[in-house]
Amino acid sequence: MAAQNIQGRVIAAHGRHYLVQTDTAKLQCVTRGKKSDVAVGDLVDLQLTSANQGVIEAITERKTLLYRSDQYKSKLLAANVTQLFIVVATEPGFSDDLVSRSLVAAEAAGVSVHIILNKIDVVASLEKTRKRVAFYGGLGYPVHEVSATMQPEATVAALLPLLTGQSTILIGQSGMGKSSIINLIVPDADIAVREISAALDTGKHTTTFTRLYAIDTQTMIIDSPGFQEFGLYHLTEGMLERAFPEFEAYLGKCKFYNCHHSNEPECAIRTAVASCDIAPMRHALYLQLLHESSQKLY
Ligand SMILES: Nc1nc2c(ncn2[C@@H]2O[C@H](COP(=O)(O)OP(=O)(O)OP(=O)(O)O)[C@@H](O)[C@H]2O)c(=O)[nH]1
Ligand SMILES: [Zn+2]
Repeated sequence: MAAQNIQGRVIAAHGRHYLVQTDTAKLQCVTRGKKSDVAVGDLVDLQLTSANQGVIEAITERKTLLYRSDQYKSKLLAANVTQLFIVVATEPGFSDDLVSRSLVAAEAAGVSVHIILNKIDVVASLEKTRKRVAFYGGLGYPVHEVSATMQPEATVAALLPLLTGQSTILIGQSGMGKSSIINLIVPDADIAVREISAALDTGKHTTTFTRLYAIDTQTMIIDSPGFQEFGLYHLTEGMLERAFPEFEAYLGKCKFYNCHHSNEPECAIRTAVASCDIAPMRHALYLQLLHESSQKLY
């Protein structure tokens, strides 16, 4: 069989195995050599090696790239997404640290954010949760309230217009209702996941990999596994201070042009923290992320 070059989109990744959707088929693909820098959402050039297998030859230039990282390495989350949905819920409780880290990752990648507050039917914890989520609304991130299980039609009606024409990744801690929301928007998601895990031979670990569902040629939804940590060791100091939108009005107004906003005198950011114009919680996270980025070993 003569070698044939074709294009496709990576719809799932498991270790160094990738599932690539072309115009006509889903292909099991590997990369050449030890390269593993392919992400779900990537548009790739590949060479067909059999009817349903291929080798990824090149990655088309990415519009965006979201990733997490720890001290030792970075982990690609998704490529070419245009927006991030952060799913939180009335219960179980969500972590402000993880929400803010997700926001920082999105800002650094140039990806817009919507916060989805799910399970608003749980009235006992609704008001308290609303207040916590309103804080992020105040920073400029749109908040949408839904109840995936109790008001499925209203949930679809609220979210579908936001999703149309976009490539959206949903992230959230385990139990927030991410799968419930995906199943409403992508009715055959379960079948697709079974297909993908069979193709990638992931066995039982069906929820431990990121996968992309194409609703139409312009609309894509990416589901990612629930997470407990969100390391951002790869972000530089300059990227970090610009990833906090509420810092913007104060940047450049510190006494020292290279101020770290940590313990320098006459720091405009710290002054704003003291008067609560910047939330102490967010400044503390900024300092923590600055510390993490100085620990990076790669
Ligand atoms: N009361 C209520 N329960 C919900 C709602 N949405 C989801 N749940 C329930 O919350 C639990 C977790 O939902 P999932 O959709 O599995 O959550 P997930 O975020 O995908 O969690 P992982 O799969 O662990 O990542 C399930 O028991 C759902 O039935 C909602 O709007 N209201
Ligand atoms: Zn400063």
